[in-house]
Amino acid sequence: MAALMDIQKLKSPDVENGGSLFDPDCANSDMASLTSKLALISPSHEEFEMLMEEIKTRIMETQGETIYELGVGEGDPPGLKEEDFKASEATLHSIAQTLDLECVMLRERPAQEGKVAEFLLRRRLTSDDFMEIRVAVVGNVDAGKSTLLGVLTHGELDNGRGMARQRLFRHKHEMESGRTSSVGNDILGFDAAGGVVNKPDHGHLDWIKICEEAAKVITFIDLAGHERYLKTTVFGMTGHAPDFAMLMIGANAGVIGMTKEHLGLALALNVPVFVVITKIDMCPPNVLQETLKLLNKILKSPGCRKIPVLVQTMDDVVVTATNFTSERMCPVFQVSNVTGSNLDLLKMFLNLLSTRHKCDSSEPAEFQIDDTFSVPGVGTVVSGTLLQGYIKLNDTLLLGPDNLGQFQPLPIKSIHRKRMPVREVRGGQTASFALKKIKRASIRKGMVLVSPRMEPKACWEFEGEILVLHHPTTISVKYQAMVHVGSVRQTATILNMTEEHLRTGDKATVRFRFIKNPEYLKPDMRMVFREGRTKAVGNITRLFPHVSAVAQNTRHQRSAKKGYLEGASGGAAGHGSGGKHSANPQNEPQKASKRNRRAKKMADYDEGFEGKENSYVSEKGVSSLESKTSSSCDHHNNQQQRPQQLGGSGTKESPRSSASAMSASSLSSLPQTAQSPPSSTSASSTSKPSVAAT
Ligand SMILES: Nc1nc2c(ncn2[C@@H]2O[C@H](COP(=O)(O)OP(=O)(O)OP(=O)(O)O)[C@@H](O)[C@H]2O)c(=O)[nH]1
Repeated sequence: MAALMDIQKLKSPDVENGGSLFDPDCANSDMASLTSKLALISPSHEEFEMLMEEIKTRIMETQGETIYELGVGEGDPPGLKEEDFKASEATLHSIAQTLDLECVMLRERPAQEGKVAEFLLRRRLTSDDFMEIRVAVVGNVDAGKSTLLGVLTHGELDNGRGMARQRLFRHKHEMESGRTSSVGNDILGFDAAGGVVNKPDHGHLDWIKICEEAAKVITFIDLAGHERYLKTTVFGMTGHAPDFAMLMIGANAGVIGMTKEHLGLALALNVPVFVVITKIDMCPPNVLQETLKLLNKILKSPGCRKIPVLVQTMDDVVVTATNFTSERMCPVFQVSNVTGSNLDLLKMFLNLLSTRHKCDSSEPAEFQIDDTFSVPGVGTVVSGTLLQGYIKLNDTLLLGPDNLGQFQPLPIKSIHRKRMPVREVRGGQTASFALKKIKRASIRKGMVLVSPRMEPKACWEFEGEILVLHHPTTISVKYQAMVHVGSVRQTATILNMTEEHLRTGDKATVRFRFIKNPEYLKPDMRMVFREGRTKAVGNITRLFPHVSAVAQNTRHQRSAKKGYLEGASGGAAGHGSGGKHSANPQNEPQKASKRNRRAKKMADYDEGFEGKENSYVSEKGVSSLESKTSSSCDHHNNQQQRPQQLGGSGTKESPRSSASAMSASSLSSLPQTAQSPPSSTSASSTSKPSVAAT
C-alpha cells in the first residue's frame, strides 16, 4: 500500500479546490468580494443574486451538477467557525432551493480556522431527463467485469461462481463459456441526492423506470476481456465515446494478459482511467501487495505518467472524483463482488463523476452511429452518441456517407434514450432514432446523422500524425491495417508517409486511404491503427476532399483521361468530345456487366418500387462503375483479410447490401470526375497484395 501515493499529498488547497466555485482568472471586480470564504455568511440581496448566477452557470456547463466548497476563499486561510459555517450552509441551501437543486454534504473536515465542507449541488430533473456518464469496462478475461456490473446494477452480491454475470450476457455462447464477446450495456441510476435507484426487485432490468427516477445514469460499456475479441473492445472504446475507462484487475491474477493492452488503449484515446481490483476476498495479502506494486510501477512508468491513488475512505472518493478529469491521477479501488467490500466507495465515486462533454445546443448536430437494428413494427433504428449540438423530434438530418460518399436527408421520427421515449437529445448523450424509408442494410456503423448546417463531406483519404506503439518489424507504404476513428472501423492502406519505414516508437505523418467506403471524419479525431499485434495511435490532421468511387483507375477512367489528353493536345475541342469515350463517362448509360446486372436485380428486389424512382440511367451508370471498385476491394479482402482476420464491418458487407446502397444513390448527385482532384493512388493499387511487414 505504501507504494501507492499517499492521498494526503493530494490534499493541498490547490488540488482540493478542483471543484472550487471561483476561478480567479474569471473573477471581475464585482465578484471579488464574493470570492472570500465569508461570502455566504450574510450576503446582501445583490450578492445573493450574483452567487446564484454563478452557481447556475456552473450547473449548466456541467450538464446539471457542481461541487461547492464551503469555508475556503481566495487568499483566506481555510476554515469557518461553527456559527459562520452554519450561516453559510443555510445560504447555500437557500440558493439550492431557489434553483431547484438538491444540496447534499459530501464531507466535512477540520481546517486551520474552523471547518470546511464540500456539497454536491444537483439539478432535480424531470422524469424524462437525466445526466449521462459512459464508463467503458475493460480488463483481462476473468477479472470480474461482468460480475461487478451485475452486482452494481442489480444490487445483489455474487456467489464467486458467476451468478451475478448471468444477467448481463447477451448470447447463448456467452452463458455457456462465461465470456463476454460483444459490447454489452448496463445502467446504474442515481437520484438527485446520490442514492442508487436500481433495485434488486426490478427483476428484469427495467431501464425506463431507472431513468425516470434517476438524475444521473451511468452507462457501463462492458467490453470483452479476451484477446480474440480485441477488435470489438477497440470499437467499444472508440465508437461508444466513453467518458471514462474502468480497468478491472483480478487481485489474484494481477496485471496479466490484456490488462496492459487495454490500459494503453484508454491512454492512447485520452480516456481517463480508474482501476478496480476485484476478488480481494479470496486473495492472500502478500499477493494483493504484489499486484498493487506492479500496478503502481506500470502507472508511474514514462508511458503512462499517472499518479495512482488508493481510495480507502469517503474523503478519498471526494478528492479523487473531483480532480479526476483535470489531474493525472488514477484512483485505485479494491473490492469484492462476493462480500461487497468497498463497493460503497466505488458507487459514491461513480455518483460524483461528471461528464467530459460540454454541451452547446447552438452547435450543429453531429450523431455517430455505433449500431443498427431492425425492430418489428418500428423499422430501422440506429443507436449512437450525439457528439455535439441538439436533436429534437422531426428534425431532418443528413444520413451518410453511403458507399458513394453521399448523404441523404431523413426526418427523425422517434427518439429513445435508454429505451425511454423522449422528445430531444443533447450533446454528450446516447440515443436511438427510428428512421423511415431506409433499409437497415444500407446503414453502416461509422455513418453519421448530421445537421445540414455541417455541410458534411465524406473522404476516402486522410492524413494523420501517428506513433507506432508496436510493430514486429517495419511498416512501409502500402501496408494495410484496420483504422478505428470514432465508430468508423475500416481497413486502410498507407499511401505515403514522411518516413521511409516505421518501427516501434517511430512517429510520422501518414496518408491513408480507405479500401471500401469513403467515411465522415473530422480533423483532430483520435485514431487507432492496428492489425494483429501491430498498433499505432495518432490524430487526424488533414482530410482530402471526397473523391468519388468512380474516380478510380478504372478502364473508363483511363480511356476518358486519354481522350481528354488527346482532345486537349488536339486543340480547342478538348474535353473528350472527339474521343471514343467521353471524358465524363459516369454521365453516360453504361452496359452493365453480368455481375452488375445481378447486383441491380438484387437492388430492385430490395428497394421494391421505391428503388425504381432513382433514374434507371443513373443506376446503370453507377452500378457498372461502382461495382468495379467494390469488386476489386472484395477481391482484395478475400485475398488479404481472411488469413489476417482483418475484416471489420466494412469488409463484411454482402453484395446484396452494397447493391441496395447503390440503387439508393443518384448519379446526378455524384461529383464530376473532372472536378475531383486526382487520387494519389488508384484503386488498383489498393487491390494489390499489401506489402506488410518487411
Ligand atoms: N471470489 C470472488 N469471485 C469473483 C469476484 N468477482 C468475480 N468473481 C468470479 O470470477 C469469475 C469471472 O468473472 P467474470 O465477471 O465473468 O469476468 P469477466 O472479466 O467479465 O470475464 P470476460 O467476460 O471473459 O471478459 C466468475 O466466476 C465470478 O463469479 C470477486 O470479487 N470475488
